[in-house]
Amino acid sequence: MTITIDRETARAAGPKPADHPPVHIGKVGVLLVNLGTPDGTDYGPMRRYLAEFLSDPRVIEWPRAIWYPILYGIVLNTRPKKSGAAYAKIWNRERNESPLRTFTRAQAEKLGQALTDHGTVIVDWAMRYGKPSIEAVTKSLMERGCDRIVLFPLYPQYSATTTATVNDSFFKALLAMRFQPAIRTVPAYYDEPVYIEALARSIERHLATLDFEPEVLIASYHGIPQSYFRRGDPYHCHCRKTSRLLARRLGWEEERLLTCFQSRFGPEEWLQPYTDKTVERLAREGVKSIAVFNPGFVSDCLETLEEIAIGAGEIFHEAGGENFAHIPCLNDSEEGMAVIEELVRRELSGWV
Ligand SMILES: C=CC1=C(C)c2cc3[nH]c(cc4nc(cc5[nH]c(cc1n2)c(C)c5CCC(=O)O)C(CCC(=O)O)=C4C)c(C)c3C=C
Ligand SMILES: [Fe+2]
Ligand SMILES: [Fe+2]
Repeated sequence: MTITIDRETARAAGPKPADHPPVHIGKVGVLLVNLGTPDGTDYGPMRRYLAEFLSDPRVIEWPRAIWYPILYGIVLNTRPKKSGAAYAKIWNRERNESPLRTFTRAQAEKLGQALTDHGTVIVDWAMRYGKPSIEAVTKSLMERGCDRIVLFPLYPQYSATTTATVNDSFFKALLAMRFQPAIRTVPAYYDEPVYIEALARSIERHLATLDFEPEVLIASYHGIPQSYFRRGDPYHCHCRKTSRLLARRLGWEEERLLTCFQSRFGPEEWLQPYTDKTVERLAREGVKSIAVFNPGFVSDCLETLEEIAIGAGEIFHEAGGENFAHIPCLNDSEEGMAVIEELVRRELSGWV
């Protein structure tokens, strides 16, 4: 007779002497991580958030001796007010939190429900900057018995400024642990068929609801400084490839789908063409109808809702454009959850 023992039972702690330290094992954690978010839109929380974000050497690579006097002397005195006002326009007042936090939580909850067939899996979420922190959630997963963790930086395109800093922060939390979990990190998924298909379906679904047909569509990605690209960050290539695959899947000429970069910060030259300048140019050249979407953002956030849906729309209208639409991110939609679920199930293989 063969007796099968499931992994959880096999690895569960057996009887222990009374003075044995507690042992929590047998579960697999899935940790979804997105960029971050302030706790509120007032000066204090905005300053704390921006200070953590902008002192990350993966984000601002300038020598600390040059950057810190600028950060603490200028940026953190002026930016919190400006950014707080921008966040206030898109704040989720019902839950008193940013949309990014609302969507990330919803993604984790839906993924947890989708994975109930794996009784040993616990899904949670964290933010690289702000709360809940990667360190706190990692500790909590381990206290709940996770001795294996799948870490998912929710960025379709790899950049050292996003993916790598999530990994750094996670490994930094592990640095202090005597009993570390085993780790898998989900790689960038800019060319995964499930992701391209999800974007295509979401775009088609939203275009069908418009009362105009856009002459031009813009895929607008967050930018990075040109210098990071020249030093080897593959982000630009990942973005171009996503756009190329998407245009092919949608059956559009590449000229109808423009790839642009938004959210410049500081005096350096960033990846081009810039979204705001392109939107303005199109309107001045007589294009009357456009739609913009943000394939590089897994959830709607400040950069998509305030900068694009509101800001780019205003630029387009002021320059003579007539019809502007912003197509939402995948968020916790059916299409979006299909992407997250497929990539997580792949990384869980052999562990559950
Ligand atoms: C040098 C500065 C920055 C780099 C490099 C950068 C890269 C980068 N960022 C995202 C995604 C997001 N960024 C968001 C906000 C945001 N980004 C910067 C600066 C850099 N980003 C700042 C200062 C801010 C804060 C807001 C502001 O003051 O304007 C957000 C939104 C967060 C939210 O809560 O809504 C996202 C998401 C990517 C993908 C990326 C590189 C590929
Ligand atoms: Fe950013
Ligand atoms: Fe490239």
